[in-house]
Amino acid sequence: MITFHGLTKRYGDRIAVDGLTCEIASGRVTGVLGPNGAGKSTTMRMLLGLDAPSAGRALIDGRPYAALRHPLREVGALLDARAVHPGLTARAHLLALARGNGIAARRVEEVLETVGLARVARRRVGTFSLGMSQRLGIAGALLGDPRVLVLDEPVNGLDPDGVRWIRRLMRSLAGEGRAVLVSSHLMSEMQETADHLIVLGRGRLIADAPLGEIIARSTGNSVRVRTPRAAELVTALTGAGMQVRWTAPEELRVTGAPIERIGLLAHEAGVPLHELSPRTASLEHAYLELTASSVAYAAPTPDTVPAAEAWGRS
Ligand SMILES: Nc1ncnc2c1ncn2[C@@H]1O[C@H](COP(=O)(O)OP(=O)(O)OP(=O)(O)O)[C@@H](O)[C@H]1O
Repeated sequence: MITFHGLTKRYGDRIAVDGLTCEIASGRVTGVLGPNGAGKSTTMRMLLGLDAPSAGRALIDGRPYAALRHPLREVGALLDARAVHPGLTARAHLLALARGNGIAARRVEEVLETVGLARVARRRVGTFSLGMSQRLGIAGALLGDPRVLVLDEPVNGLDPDGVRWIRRLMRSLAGEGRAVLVSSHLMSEMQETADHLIVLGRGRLIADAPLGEIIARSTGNSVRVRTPRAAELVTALTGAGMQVRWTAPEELRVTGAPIERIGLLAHEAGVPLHELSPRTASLEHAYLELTASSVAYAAPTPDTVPAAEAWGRS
């Protein structure tokens, strides 16, 4: 398990991580999300002893990274896949890591198989594609068979096959009871992979909840209703305080009420229904709502630029 207690990092007068307190449980994949500059990488770096906190603590199974005797056996990390000496072969790189952490050499062959690099184990890392480097980084993270895994943007550079592979790998690592902490800007990928999410904005914790709960809280959830007597139903639904939008002549999108209530009101109004179906919000929708006020580097969009400026008049 990973624990953050009031974790804080200041760079001069800028606060990169601001009093972060939360737990990353074993046995599940926890996604860490947040806009650029939210503090995700800084949090991971402090957890891995690469940066010292200004205040607070980041603990792996109750101990700071610096107190771990054989760190690779306790926590495996993928931060920067390209941070490997380009002149080394994949096998030599992993063997050096294994030796430094008291790990048997045969484990190197196992992880090379696991990540699909066994056939290129003798090639120099400098000739690897980004996707191959990511796989090598994951091999290094798995080397010590650790209980905790920290993966920063692991799907970066992977082709669709590789993305599916890493998704399955993370799910199976969590299934074995390990804590898997993963960051990604790909919302669709997170929606497929994560059980739980922590969302950061300007260094602060905005949300810490199961994926399903974060999506359920979104205003993007709605109910699609098809009926030949839509106008009558609109009157009944808006009269009950629901928000209703026409999406086609005989089709409505209703928000602000559970599906059962909509069905009941239609029944009471004597309106026949041809369809009544829930439409679940995407994680992207829920995420954009959560972080709307925390985006540090937003480009102006036509909605945020005053109309006169957008057309070059002042
Ligand atoms: N070494 C550093 N010196 C000064 N400021 C830093 C340093 N490292 C990070 N920061 C600042 O801390 C803040 C958080 O950065 P961090 O890289 O942790 O964000 P992030 O959530 O990982 O962003 P991204 O999604 O862009 O990777 C940013 O404002 C960044 O500019």
